[in-house]
Amino acid sequence: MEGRLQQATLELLAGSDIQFRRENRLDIALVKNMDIALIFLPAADIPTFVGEGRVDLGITGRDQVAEHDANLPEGETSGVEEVLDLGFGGCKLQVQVPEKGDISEAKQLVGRNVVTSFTSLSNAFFAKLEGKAAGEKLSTNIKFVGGSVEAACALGVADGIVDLVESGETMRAAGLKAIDTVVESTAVLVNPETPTKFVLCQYNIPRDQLVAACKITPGKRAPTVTALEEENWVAVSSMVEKKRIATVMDELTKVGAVDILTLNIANSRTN
Ligand SMILES: Nc1ncnc2c1ncn2[C@@H]1O[C@H](COP(=O)(O)OP(=O)(O)OP(=O)(O)O)[C@@H](O)[C@H]1O
Ligand SMILES: O=P(O)(O)OC[C@H]1O[C@H](OP(=O)(O)OP(=O)(O)O)[C@H](O)[C@@H]1O
Repeated sequence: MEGRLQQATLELLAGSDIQFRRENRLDIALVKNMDIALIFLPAADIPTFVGEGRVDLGITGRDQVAEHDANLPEGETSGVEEVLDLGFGGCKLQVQVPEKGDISEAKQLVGRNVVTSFTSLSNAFFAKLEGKAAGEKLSTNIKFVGGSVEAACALGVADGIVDLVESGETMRAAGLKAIDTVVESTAVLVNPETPTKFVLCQYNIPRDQLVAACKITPGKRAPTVTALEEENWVAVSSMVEKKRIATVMDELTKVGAVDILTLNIANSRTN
């Protein structure tokens, strides 16, 4: 967070006794009284950083999480999960049109020009109105602008816009009215969707290769080794970091492991 959400977020951190000093122009601040680092990022980038698991917790608007999700290829999950509604930063992403114009319903914008900073959500919204599947070409022309979206209608660039409304002042000053809501938003605390960084790796291996295999899969504490009903063979199960699993499987194969399986861990309490 940087702008709109910044003040309330700083108050939240102060109220949680998270003490830090942010140097001018630096995006990272080390917390003095806890073993954590704070990273200040644009609200729109937070779902990406948290989703990649590079940042453990993030504060951003629900609208930003939704925009990020709407941009993902079908079937792919965002990797971001809402943990808590923080209550502040309330606003609505709304479809707006000139107050004096002839448009009163969002479906009248189908096939016309729409300007927004939230292209993915707008695409999904109009795809639904047009009865199109995700990824199918729309007849509505949705264009991205980074700011001052509200000026687009007066400038003749758009027949309607999709933009955030908080007090409604900007919208009214631009001679616009809201005719539909795409997303209602507040600031949310998000974390990576899969808190578990590990998968369980299981394989069978000749006993004389066990030492070599255990070096590859040492586990969090130690691997579990069970005897097989076949002489000189053992079964091993061990936690492996997800991002290492492909390399680990290759290395295990090289030392003679067979029947290598990886299992997702649905939940865990390991501390
Ligand atoms: N009036 C508003 N205008 C824009 N965003 C608002 C408004 N009210 C609440 N918000 C929320 O704030 C979020 C934007 O947060 P913020 O302004 O901190 O963004 P930023 O990109 O980090 O900052 P900046 O734009 O200053 O770099 C929006 O996605 C929305 O959830
Ligand atoms: O309903 P309101 O309380 O008036 O707030 C909404 C306005 O605030 C935001 O713009 P911002 O001021 O961040 O500037 P921008 O137009 O350059 O994005 C948003 O895009 C709206 O234009």
